[in-house]
Amino acid sequence: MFEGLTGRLGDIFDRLTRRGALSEEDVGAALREVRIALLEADVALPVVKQFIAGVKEKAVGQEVLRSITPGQMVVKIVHDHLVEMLGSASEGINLEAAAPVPILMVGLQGSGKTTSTAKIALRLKTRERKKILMASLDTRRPAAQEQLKILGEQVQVATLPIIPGQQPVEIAKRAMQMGRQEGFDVVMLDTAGRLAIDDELMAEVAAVRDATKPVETLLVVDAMTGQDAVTVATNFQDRVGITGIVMTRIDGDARGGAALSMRQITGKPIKLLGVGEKVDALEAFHPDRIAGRILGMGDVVSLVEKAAENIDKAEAEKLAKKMEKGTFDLDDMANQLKQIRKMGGMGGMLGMLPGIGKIKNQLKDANIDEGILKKQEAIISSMTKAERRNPDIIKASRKRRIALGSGVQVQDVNRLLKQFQDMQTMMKKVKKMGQKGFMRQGLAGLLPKGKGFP
Ligand SMILES: Nc1nc2c(ncn2[C@@H]2O[C@H](COP(=O)(O)OP(=O)(O)OP(=O)(O)O)[C@@H](O)[C@H]2O)c(=O)[nH]1
Repeated sequence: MFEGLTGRLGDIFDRLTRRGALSEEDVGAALREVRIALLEADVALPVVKQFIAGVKEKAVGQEVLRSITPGQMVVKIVHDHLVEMLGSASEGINLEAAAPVPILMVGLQGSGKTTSTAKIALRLKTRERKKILMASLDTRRPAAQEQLKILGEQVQVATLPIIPGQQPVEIAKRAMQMGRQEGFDVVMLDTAGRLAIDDELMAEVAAVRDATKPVETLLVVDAMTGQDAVTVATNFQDRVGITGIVMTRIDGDARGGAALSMRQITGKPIKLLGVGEKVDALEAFHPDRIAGRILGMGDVVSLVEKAAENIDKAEAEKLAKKMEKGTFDLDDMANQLKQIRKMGGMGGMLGMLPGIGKIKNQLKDANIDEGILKKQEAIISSMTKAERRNPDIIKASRKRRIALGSGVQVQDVNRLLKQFQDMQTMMKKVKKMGQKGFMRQGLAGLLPKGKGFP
């Protein structure tokens, strides 16, 4: 559903993340484009305005972590704001009440109400081991009650026996009674829909609500109807009161704006998403995952989070000093290896960057993976303290012992010592050039030319 928006935002952030340093103007220009992208995705204007203002406020004057670019930081801020707009935490169905817990399903005709009722029943049955009773209160559309009965058979969930001629409130009461008598945990009440909102529909739903006191009143809306879905939700919220939203047909090509505006405008959470016609095509709504999907930035966001979590600033400072003094030893190297492993290894770290798939495969070929990192750590820990400080003293017989002790081949030990030597040579260079000079030249050497680094 979010493809269009994802593509637009991807382009904007691609340009942004390639810059080494960002001015307020850069952020401003990028946010103007984000604003257009959101509007084109059919997000309601007041929501867009509030969103942009919030991001701007956070982005200006934000401290940028050492290991990431300002552009990546902005992506993270936009992401966090999206999550906030979508409702922060994922909210499940509330079953906190004495059994049988009544759940009222409401919405317009054709929104996917009946299908969603069966989907939710199946989910509660299999995931929460609940005993569910479903009842159709739709006395207007011929065969509506029959449709629920067939779905019930399909998902193997009980349905209330149909008594022709009975009215919605009576059916609801009968369902609750059967629920109590036969020990059901949950009673799902599928109300009738209309083509549009009308007073009669609202009065009927309100009467059922008053007769059953539902713990959840879930509004089913069709994502394909865009901003209309938000209007429908506002209406139901004002006139009957809802506790959550089930958005269906997100497997279609809706532009996503409705999902983005829903929480902000109605104040009610989207709880579930319908992702297809099959009875198991239902997903929990996770704001963080949806935001990630919308931004489609590989996973710049978790890269930033991991960088913040794992890179200990003080540790980095200490290491830099050691580099300058030339006292970097194998213990320090082991620490470095651990840091890399904590971030999910080279593969994990690189996999989080957009467009890095190809390079990752090359690295795999070059055998830089987590196994190697672990092996190297094991080799170092098989050495004595004196050896770790000065590996020059390690003779051939000790190398064999170390290899044996860490379960590797002698050539692995040799490779590690060679790497260490290379690092020391690099340190000497750093010392000579001064750290800043090295950083500049080192990065320039690593990065493809003309990518906007200063
Ligand atoms: N692709 C897709 N189709 C869905 C989804 N949810 C429901 N449908 C389909 O939408 C159609 C209408 O669904 P119903 O459950 O009958 O709709 P309703 O809201 O109960 O309609 P009324 O009973 O007339 O009020 C059916 O063909 C469903 O299979 C979904 O998430 N994705």
